[in-house]
Amino acid sequence: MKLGRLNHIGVVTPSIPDSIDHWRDVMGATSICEPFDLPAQGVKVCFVDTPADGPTNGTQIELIEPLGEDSPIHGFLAKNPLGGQHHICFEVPDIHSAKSEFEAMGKRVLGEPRIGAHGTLIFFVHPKDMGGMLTEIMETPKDH
Ligand SMILES: CC[C@H](C(=O)O)C(=O)SCCNC(=O)CCNC(=O)[C@H](O)C(C)(C)COP(=O)(O)OP(=O)(O)OC[C@H]1O[C@@H](n2cnc3c(N)ncnc32)[C@H](O)[C@@H]1OP(=O)(O)O
Ligand SMILES: [Co+2]
Repeated sequence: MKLGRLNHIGVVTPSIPDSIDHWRDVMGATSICEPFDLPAQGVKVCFVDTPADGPTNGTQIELIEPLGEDSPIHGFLAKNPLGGQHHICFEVPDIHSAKSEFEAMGKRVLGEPRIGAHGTLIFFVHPKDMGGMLTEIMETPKDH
């Protein structure tokens, strides 16, 4: 595996509007996208961009709120009513070879690669196999 770009940090929230107020008024975020629904993934999503200057060349806070009864983040919110850090997402050049690499290392890949919030294929690796950190792997968007 070759560590790729940190694409985003996933942050669960009970209320995207309240979190937008926080990231704008407390944290000074200036680039906050329109929230959008991802019914196939059971979440409402809102991207908060971090500044693009400097060595980190910008990353994102991915605000996610449960959408629908079967949302995969209901359990997390039940345990953490205020929400909080949920996952971390790294980019890879090829999602299928990355999946094979994690499986070869005995890590539990959760489901098949599917289209994520950035419009490219993603998968998750179980937090218990990743030092307690739910890890999302995302294929680098072609326009990057
Ligand atoms: C895809 C759209 C968007 C994008 O970027 O493109 C997103 O990122 S959407 C993000 C939301 N979707 C997902 O998270 C899908 C993958 N997640 C899952 O399949 C589940 O959340 C899972 C399996 C990680 C956890 O399932 P569940 O919430 O039902 O909890 P369990 O009690 O089964 O969890 C077992 C064990 O893991 C601990 N846990 C759960 N969530 C996390 C977490 N986010 N970080 C760290 N640890 C986590 C949980 O506390 C349990 O530990 P235990 O010691 O056994 O109590
Ligand atoms: Co994500």
